[in-house]
Amino acid sequence: MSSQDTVRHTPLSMDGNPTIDERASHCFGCGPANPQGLHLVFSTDTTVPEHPAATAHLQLDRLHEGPPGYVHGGIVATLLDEAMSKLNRPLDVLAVTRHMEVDYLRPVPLFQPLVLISRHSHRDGRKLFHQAEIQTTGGAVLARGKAVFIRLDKAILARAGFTQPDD
Ligand SMILES: CCCCCCCCCC(=O)SCCNC(=O)CCNC(=O)[C@H](O)C(C)(C)COP(=O)(O)OP(=O)(O)OC[C@H]1O[C@@H](n2cnc3c(N)ncnc32)[C@H](O)[C@@H]1OP(=O)(O)O
Repeated sequence: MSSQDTVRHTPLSMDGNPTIDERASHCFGCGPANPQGLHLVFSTDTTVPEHPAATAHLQLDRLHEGPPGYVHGGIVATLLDEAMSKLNRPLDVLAVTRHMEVDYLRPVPLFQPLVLISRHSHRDGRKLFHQAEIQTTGGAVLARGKAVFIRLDKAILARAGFTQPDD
């Protein structure tokens, strides 16, 4: 393992010509190879193809504590952002968050099962409008997010060093 890996958890494959999936393996939200990540696993529902949804079940501990007994607000935003990002693949686009709003409705408890749900709302050119919620297993909404994702075109991908074409 190189010093870069030790410090940044950067995949060795970044030295070569990595695919986006390889580079995403260390994503803090969902990357299986990030030892400090959240390791979120989503299922997607494309029953309504123009409004795909994504769902993850999770439970956090004191590693992600903000107020005593509750999830840190930055982690709440991370969860919502991650859930919304999972709508891009079912829509067959590569996109990143450009703008996000978070409503912190109730404190999000540690040590309790939570449900993270997102749904695609609509699209306007390269802008994708997504929504997400953190809920209790009983359906109470604890936090809600709305975001604008921007589809990455070939020029942006090339600047970032990605190798997979988007269209
Ligand atoms: C690669 C795949 C891997 C995916 C991993 C997903 C991880 C989870 C999701 C993330 O957290 S991604 C990481 C956080 N996001 C970023 O780091 C993105 C940083 N931003 C950028 O790199 C650039 O802004 C970007 C390349 C996305 C676009 O740059 P541009 O210079 O081309 O556009 P600009 O930023 O000026 O504006 C984009 C559009 O957003 C619009 N916009 C901005 N704020 C808005 C707002 N509040 N509401 C609605 N629209 C808004 C803005 O008007 C504009 O609309 P138009 O396309 O119609 O011109």
